[in-house]
Amino acid sequence: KEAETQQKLANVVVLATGGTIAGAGASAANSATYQAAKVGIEQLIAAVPQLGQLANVRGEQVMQIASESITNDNLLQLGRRVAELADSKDVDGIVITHGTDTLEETAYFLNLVEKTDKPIIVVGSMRPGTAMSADGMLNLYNAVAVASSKDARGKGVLVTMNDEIQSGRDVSKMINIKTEAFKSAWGPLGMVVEGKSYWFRLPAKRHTMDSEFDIKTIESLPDVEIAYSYGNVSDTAYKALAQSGAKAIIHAGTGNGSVSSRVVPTLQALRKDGVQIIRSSHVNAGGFVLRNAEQPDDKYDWVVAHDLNPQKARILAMVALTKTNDSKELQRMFWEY
Ligand SMILES: NC(=O)C[C@H](N)C(=O)O
Repeated sequence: KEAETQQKLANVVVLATGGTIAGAGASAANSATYQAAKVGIEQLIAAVPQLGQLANVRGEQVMQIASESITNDNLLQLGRRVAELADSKDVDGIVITHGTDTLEETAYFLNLVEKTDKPIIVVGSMRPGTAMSADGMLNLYNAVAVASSKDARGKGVLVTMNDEIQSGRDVSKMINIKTEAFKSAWGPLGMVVEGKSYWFRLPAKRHTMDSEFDIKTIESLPDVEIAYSYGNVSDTAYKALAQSGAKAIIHAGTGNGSVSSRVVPTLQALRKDGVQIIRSSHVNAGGFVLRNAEQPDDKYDWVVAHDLNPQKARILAMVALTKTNDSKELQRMFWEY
């Protein structure tokens, strides 16, 4: 009988990368003071025995780091392992445990480059497992539930935090001290409650199977950097980033991706030197940058990131630059993904 149920259950692989979901603090009262990336994947899975009722779950420790330290090489390594597993007949879904600081970047990266319709769920936690009211166990349970559900296929890379199912493209960490930390300007796709998924909407942007990008053909990622804007900003950071070899600079602009008059001539000159200039917005609840609004993008040959925040714009720019250095093509990609 047991063998029979095992056969019926989906096979889910949990790839562990570290983060607070693998964190440990000195006392149960330490919800904010702890060390991330301490606990191994076997222990994380063993802490939630109910996972066995959802799926045949096995774990793999891909890396053990706090996500603020993720590099482009880490992204490629993880992306390649996800692709190998997705190609395997006996894998039905993939969960990635991840720190929350750059979770939105990794989720968006995978959403762009994984050629599979199998569910890929990225999950983290805001409190370490040692804390009172830790959120990692339920988030992981929900991730495995969604990864093993047929309904989650073809919806792009997803994120399960705080009972919500979010699109990996849209979701962003909005606050660092609440368990209700992840939001999307356009709303969650669904909810996961007691191991069951309830869907309300679908992503409209190109992803996974419908993407022109493929992790298998990406050997390395180009250097794309972000410069932050604010009152009295100078052009020092932009110049330094270009000098250090950035192929594109994401302008993390105020408001509508606006650019200070002190910085405009520098960005014009950098573009003439071949650096791509991509205007995004760092407003808190989600930017919305339009071409030729605030700045004459057609005249300067700049690109706009539309609703992508600066860190997500960096991900798309890196992936896009592996295919083209044409600013019109880049702009097309920024509308489509
Ligand atoms: N909540 C977390 O996971 C934060 C941690 N610094 C990380 O991103 O790894």
